[in-house]
Amino acid sequence: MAGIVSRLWEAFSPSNPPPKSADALRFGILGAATIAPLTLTNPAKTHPEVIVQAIAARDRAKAEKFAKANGIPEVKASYEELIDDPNIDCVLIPLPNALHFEWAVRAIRAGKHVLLEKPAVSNAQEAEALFRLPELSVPNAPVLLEAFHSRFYPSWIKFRSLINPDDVVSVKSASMIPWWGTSKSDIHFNYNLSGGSIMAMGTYNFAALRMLFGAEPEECISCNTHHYTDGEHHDCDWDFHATFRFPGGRIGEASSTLRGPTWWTPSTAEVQLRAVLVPEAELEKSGQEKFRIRKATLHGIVHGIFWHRIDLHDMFEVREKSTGRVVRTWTETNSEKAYTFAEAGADFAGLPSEASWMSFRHQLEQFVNRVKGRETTTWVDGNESIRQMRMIDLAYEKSGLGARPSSKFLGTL
Ligand SMILES: NC(=O)C1=CN([C@@H]2O[C@H](COP(=O)(O)OP(=O)(O)OC[C@H]3O[C@@H](n4cnc5c(N)ncnc54)[C@H](OP(=O)(O)O)[C@@H]3O)[C@@H](O)[C@H]2O)C=CC1
Ligand SMILES: O=C1OC[C@@H](O)[C@H](O)[C@H]1O
Repeated sequence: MAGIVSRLWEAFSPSNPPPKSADALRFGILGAATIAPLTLTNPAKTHPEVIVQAIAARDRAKAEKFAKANGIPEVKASYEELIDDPNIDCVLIPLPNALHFEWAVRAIRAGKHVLLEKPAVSNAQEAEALFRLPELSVPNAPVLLEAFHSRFYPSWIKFRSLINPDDVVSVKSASMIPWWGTSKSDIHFNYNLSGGSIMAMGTYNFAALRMLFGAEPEECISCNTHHYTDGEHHDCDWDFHATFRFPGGRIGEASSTLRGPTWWTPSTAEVQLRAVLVPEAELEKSGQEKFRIRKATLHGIVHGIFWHRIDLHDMFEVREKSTGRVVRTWTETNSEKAYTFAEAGADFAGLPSEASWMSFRHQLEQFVNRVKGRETTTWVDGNESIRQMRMIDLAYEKSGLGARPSSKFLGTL
């Protein structure tokens, strides 16, 4: 508990924030969104190359309040005015999902680098149009990143390094937000803003499946939801349970709820691996072989900084080589963690990180690296974001609710 408190204390109130460098990037934020301090203003405190310069909201008073609370020097009159400001290099777009496409296109066309909240857009059609925008494939094109922060966190990166996708037999991933963490008036439950639990949380579980199988789903076999039927909330799922078939007939299961039990439980990814040969010269001399059948679980796939744990449950079998007969079995269990890359192990030891860096801070590190033309150790490229939206569409189509609607702006391109 003391570890959690000290990590979070330092994350939100860094004791020694670095001075800003002369060539720091100037960011603007479109909308005084709840998530914006977590995604940007807070991690910016410890990034010497990031200045959060401006905010725009639909209501100026709201923008001013947000600016004051978060130490932002400028308030712009509108989203347009912000993206048209030549002094702004990058924008964070934390708008409702249905507005991501339009404002990302507009910002890119205004020459801004874009950090775009997850899920990237409303559906795969929008994703293809956005990530294949001609303006993104010219020399020195703007950088566009779907803010899939959890994928930048050391424990997730370490977890993946322990799993060979070719050996994965099945994956289950679950997440939840307690009932008191959402309200029916949230953007999550507005169909015209592309709401739904699959959009809000399911996307994390879907990414876990895609990445751990190292493949795309061939089919959504089932997707059962509880959803609203009234007014603007219609067809917005507050929970879902979906199964997917991956290449080789392998099955992935994902579930989430935005109206879960009172007690929060960390999101999980549970992977069953096939038996793999563990070479042992001594055993082989006596005509035997050793196999390992691993179940690997990451508890805490979304917000690793709060708490996470990697559990490795290995069942070993010694088999007679000639007959395959099992002559001995035993199990070994082991738990690991990685709040920093140094803790993640030798392969990662050179990567910058602090225990007080949230996933958002890691994401910002790589975003700035990309904008500055430096190497990025972790990235979510546009094709990844397109594939992610395809999986979301598959689930919504199977559920009967239908993929989230495209923005009218798509028709104007
Ligand atoms: N990375 C993460 O962990 C998280 C990501 N998200 C993502 O971030 C985005 C924003 O989520 P969140 O901060 O929770 O949402 P909020 O409702 O708090 O913020 C959304 C912002 O969008 C603006 N907005 C513009 N048009 C509308 C409209 N028609 N209706 C409502 N709001 C509008 C509002 O800005 P204005 O101030 O101009 O009125 C508002 O501040 C979503 O895409 C969500 O999926 C959300 C939570 C966590
Ligand atoms: O991305 C998210 O992660 C955390 C949740 O609280 C939020 O609602 C969701 O959109």
